[in-house]
Amino acid sequence: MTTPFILRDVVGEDAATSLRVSDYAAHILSWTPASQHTSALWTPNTMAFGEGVALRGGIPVILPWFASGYSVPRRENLSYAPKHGLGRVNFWEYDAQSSHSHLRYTYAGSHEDFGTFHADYEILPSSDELTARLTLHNDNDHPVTFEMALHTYFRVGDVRSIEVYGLQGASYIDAAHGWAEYVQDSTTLTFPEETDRIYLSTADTSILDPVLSRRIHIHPDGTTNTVIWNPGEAGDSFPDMAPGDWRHFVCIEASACKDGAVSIPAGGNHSIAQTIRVADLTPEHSAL
Ligand SMILES: O=P(O)(O)OC[C@H]1O[C@H](O)[C@H](O)[C@@H](O)[C@@H]1O
Repeated sequence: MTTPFILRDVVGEDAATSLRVSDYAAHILSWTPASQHTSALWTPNTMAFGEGVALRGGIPVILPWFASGYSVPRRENLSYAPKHGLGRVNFWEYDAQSSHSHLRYTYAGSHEDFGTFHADYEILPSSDELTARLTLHNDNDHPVTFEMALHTYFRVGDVRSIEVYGLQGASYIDAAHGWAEYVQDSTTLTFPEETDRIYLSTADTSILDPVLSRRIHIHPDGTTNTVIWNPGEAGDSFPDMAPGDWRHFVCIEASACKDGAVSIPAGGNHSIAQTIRVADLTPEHSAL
């Protein structure tokens, strides 16, 4: 028997806030706060649900490895599959005690290199803020190094017109340019081409979006780095996106990946979280 692909539509007490979550992958697909007409998150117009299929858009939950995995002692990328780990391609268990303002999921996994582990995922929507908190538990009798991330796809009017604030002075590893290390001198990050960077930063960031006339504020917690990604025109060749879709999102990911992977002691746990707020752009809001 195959497991049904359940989508949960949650409307806030204010009747104006809405959230959609898939039990498959505990994947938040949309969140529209009371002040907005469109979701703060981007998903493709058409999504194919299938066991083992990684959903694009929304907030993919990444564990126990990021991308194809990484060896901290050897400082090199590995070749685990599926890309971005097991949590993104499995059903999670929905806690029936969840409420419209506090949804809970759990997932238990195992892997020859990570042993046994389990994760709790809490989703806390309010009328003006969304917090997603992922806690990973090491169920082994020895410490294990894990990667984890909330790989959020933010909806933007046109990625080529946005500015991302909060990263000035931060060093980053540029995966789109040979994994070289740089320091961001400028106040803002813009997206004239493919961008794929791991910032060694745990600072708040914000997206200034002149097309949708709003600012999205992003607060990470428990992270060791921040991944920022948009494929640029290469996105036109992605099979699960329509031509031009890449213009309408930017990923700003609350992460603990690569050299920022976390060593969790036997029986211990580690949490990362991301809190999102959206505000309309007004003259008063135009400065950070
Ligand atoms: O296509 P996805 O599985 O959503 O991942 C897309 C992207 O995720 C991360 O941010 C990586 O840094 C990118 O290298 C990767 O291509």
